[in-house]
Amino acid sequence: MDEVKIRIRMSQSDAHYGGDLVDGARMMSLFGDVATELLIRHDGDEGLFVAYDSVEFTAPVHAGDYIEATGRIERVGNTSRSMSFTACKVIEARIDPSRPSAARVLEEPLVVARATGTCVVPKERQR
Ligand SMILES: C/C=C/C(=O)SCCNC(=O)CCNC(=O)[C@H](O)C(C)(C)COP(=O)(O)OP(=O)(O)OC[C@H]1O[C@@H](n2cnc3c(N)ncnc32)[C@H](O)[C@@H]1OP(=O)(O)O
Repeated sequence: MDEVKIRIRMSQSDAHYGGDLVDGARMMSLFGDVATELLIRHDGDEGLFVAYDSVEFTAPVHAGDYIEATGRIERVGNTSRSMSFTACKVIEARIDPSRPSAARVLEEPLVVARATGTCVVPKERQR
């Protein structure tokens, strides 16, 4: 199946730690939304996330950054669907402390988080 991608700007309300740092849970929330779309496309149902096998946070995310979260189904079981996810920063904010509104488009997307996990769509809900 095709990859699913969502793109979102981290707002000031996403900042949770000092220096407007965004918490890692926000990336997992994006992965949940990607998983939901994958399941709707595959099964016609939103399904449920049962487990993450691995989660890595590989670079900091700040308020004002633009994040692209992608995912794909790697394996289809009876009711389970194993998935992989990547979140990349494509626009970086906070690049100049003397100019808070300065930002730049990154030449290459920067991977900020990766994960693998499993969702379940009970048999009676699969379409
Ligand atoms: C898209 C995002 C959505 C969300 O974030 S939803 C919010 C968070 N998630 C939840 O609230 C879910 C709460 N959990 C549940 O309600 C139940 O828990 C489930 C309905 C998810 C599963 O319950 P049951 O169907 O009774 O589980 P089983 O029959 O033991 O397993 C079903 C399939 O799932 C695989 N599985 C179970 N546990 C794990 C695990 N820890 N890691 C990987 N796979 C797992 C099994 O093997 C099997 O797969 P096979 O049907 O294809 O044979």
